[in-house]
Amino acid sequence: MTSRPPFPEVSALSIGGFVRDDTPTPEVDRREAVLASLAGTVRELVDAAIRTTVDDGEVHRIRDDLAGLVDRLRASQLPGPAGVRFNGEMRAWNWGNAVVGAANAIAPPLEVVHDASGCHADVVLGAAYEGPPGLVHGGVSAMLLDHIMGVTASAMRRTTFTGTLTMRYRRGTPLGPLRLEASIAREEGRKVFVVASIADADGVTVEADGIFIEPAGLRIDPQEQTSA
Ligand SMILES: CCCCCCCC(=O)SCCNC(=O)CCNC(=O)[C@H](O)C(C)(C)COP(=O)(O)OP(=O)(O)OC[C@H]1O[C@@H](n2cnc3c(N)ncnc32)[C@H](O)[C@@H]1OP(=O)(O)O
Repeated sequence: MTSRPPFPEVSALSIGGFVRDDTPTPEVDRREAVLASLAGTVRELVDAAIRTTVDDGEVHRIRDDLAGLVDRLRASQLPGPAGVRFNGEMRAWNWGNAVVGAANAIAPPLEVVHDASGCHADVVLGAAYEGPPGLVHGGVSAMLLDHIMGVTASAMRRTTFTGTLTMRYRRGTPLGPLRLEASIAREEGRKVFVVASIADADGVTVEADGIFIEPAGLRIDPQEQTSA
């Protein structure tokens, strides 16, 4: 087993479940790259396991090998989920996030890009995201849209949670390369109204609109922000 100490634990400050953790940014970047490389291989494993046609005996041998690898990872674990952490430089990391978590093989992962009108992301969804034959599971579409819409609503300056999310599935979304786009339609007090879509090469397959709400306890006064 390696002698590396456990990843630094939570320090003093915690806001709304977002944990202040003063790990220096270069160390966060380094560890993130290590975990992302593991998650990438686990993602390959998931795809390979779904699509394998090797014989039963080989499946059982691979299962036993994998059980040994799980034991090695379990040798040192966080007590619960990874959570969302940030340091004094406002470098944030959410390695377990279901959509963008660097350490989470379930996450495609989505790489969200901020642009002039909101956010977009290009993603390739494979066999692990199938619902109807050859098509993306409707819940997966909703999950990815929820995330990019939440990031758009937050606009890197406030925290918002999904209040209401409405989906319109116009036609099946094929597995493969897809583009997500999201933008803010309007704002009313603590409510941010966001519209979004998923498209394949032939156009939009799913449309969504949602109300994202800045919880009262987490609201940052805009006047304080501009005068700072
Ligand atoms: C870093 C980015 C990550 C992005 C992650 C993707 C986003 C997510 O998945 S978040 C997880 C899923 N969402 C949740 O778990 C949220 C759970 N719900 C809550 O926490 C709260 O109910 C919350 C925050 C939505 C609203 O709470 P609160 O601040 O107390 O609202 P409240 O004061 O009652 O209402 C404020 C306004 O919002 C409206 N509102 C409240 N809840 C909702 C709702 N669910 N839908 C629509 N409007 C609502 C109210 O009517 C009110 O409107 P108005 O000002 O016009 O009277």
